[in-house]
Amino acid sequence: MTNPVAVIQSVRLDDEKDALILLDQTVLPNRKEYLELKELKDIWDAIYHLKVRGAPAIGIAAAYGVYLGTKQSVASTYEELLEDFKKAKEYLASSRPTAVNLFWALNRMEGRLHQEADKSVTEIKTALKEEAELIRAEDEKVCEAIGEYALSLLKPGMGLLTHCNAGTIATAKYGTALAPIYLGQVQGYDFTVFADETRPLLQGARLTAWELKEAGVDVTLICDNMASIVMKEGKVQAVLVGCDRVAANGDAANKIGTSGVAILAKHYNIPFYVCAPFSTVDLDCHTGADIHIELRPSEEITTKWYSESMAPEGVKTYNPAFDVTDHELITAIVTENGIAYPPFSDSLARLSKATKK
Ligand SMILES: CSC[C@H]1O[C@H](OP(=O)(O)O)[C@H](O)[C@@H]1O
Repeated sequence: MTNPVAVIQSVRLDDEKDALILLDQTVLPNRKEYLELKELKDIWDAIYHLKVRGAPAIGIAAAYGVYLGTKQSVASTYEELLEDFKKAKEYLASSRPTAVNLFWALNRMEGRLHQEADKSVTEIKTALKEEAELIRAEDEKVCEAIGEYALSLLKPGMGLLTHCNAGTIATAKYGTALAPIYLGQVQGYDFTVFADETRPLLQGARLTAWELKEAGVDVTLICDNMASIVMKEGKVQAVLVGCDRVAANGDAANKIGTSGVAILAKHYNIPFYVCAPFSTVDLDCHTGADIHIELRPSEEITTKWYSESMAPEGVKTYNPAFDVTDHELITAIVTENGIAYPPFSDSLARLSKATKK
């Protein structure tokens, strides 16, 4: 029996309404509200403002979005439809730069369009819907497989630390870093989880703590600056994180603060596991230095969560949304095709051969 939280669908298509249905992640945990988005600009806005977030969920939303954008086309030929598709694709691709799933999903949708070039416009639109549904359905299976492989690295009763949210709402279902926790829960693993709040957008406090508490998992919310003490006090035996882009050498981009957690884990000799679907592995990216890190608005640091600014008026801020954890700090990268161990350039290449991109 799967925990009902683990199977929440945060992104889905309502084709009859020509709409993308999103669980609005910006109002959790206080309100559970769904958005019905029909226009590309609203879908772009939802991705940029993290109403839908998490690399796989962003990819799925973009796949549905580019389908809906193309469905509206009045093109009568493949060439005209391709033009309209490309406009929608380029627009959605401009929403956020770091999570490779956004681009992977859009490129996969374009690949399907080209495959159907000899079909009618109506048949091509149907094929695009089919491909977007495939991307979502595959992600469910991928996340479940990641959960099984990750669970094989853990022991009942372990203390785990998470950073940000790589839970069910960041994916089609189950999550990546939280997938082993959900699978373990129904197998009696009784994990205790310490969830970093993850400033500035508090995905850990607002989303991971919410998911796990709702699921009946033993979760303790901590500030980001408390990760060291829970490790030092022996409360944590493994760290589980998601990711947004893994380079060919195993350097992994994830929510800002992740690399600091990895350094602490190394210091305390605690295994640090990155949970990554292959849709998040970018073998064209040689090292972490090649990963574009998104910079976000100052207000997310200074005023977003406070009744008045918590910083002096006009103070400079620096708000990178991600950082890159050096591959030497990573114990293993858990994928749907197996567990990659150092040297990651070899193990990721080997495991990627088992998956169709
Ligand atoms: C399962 S991918 C989750 C990944 O995405 C998050 O970034 P954001 O909240 O900005 O979309 C974070 O890096 C998570 O680890």
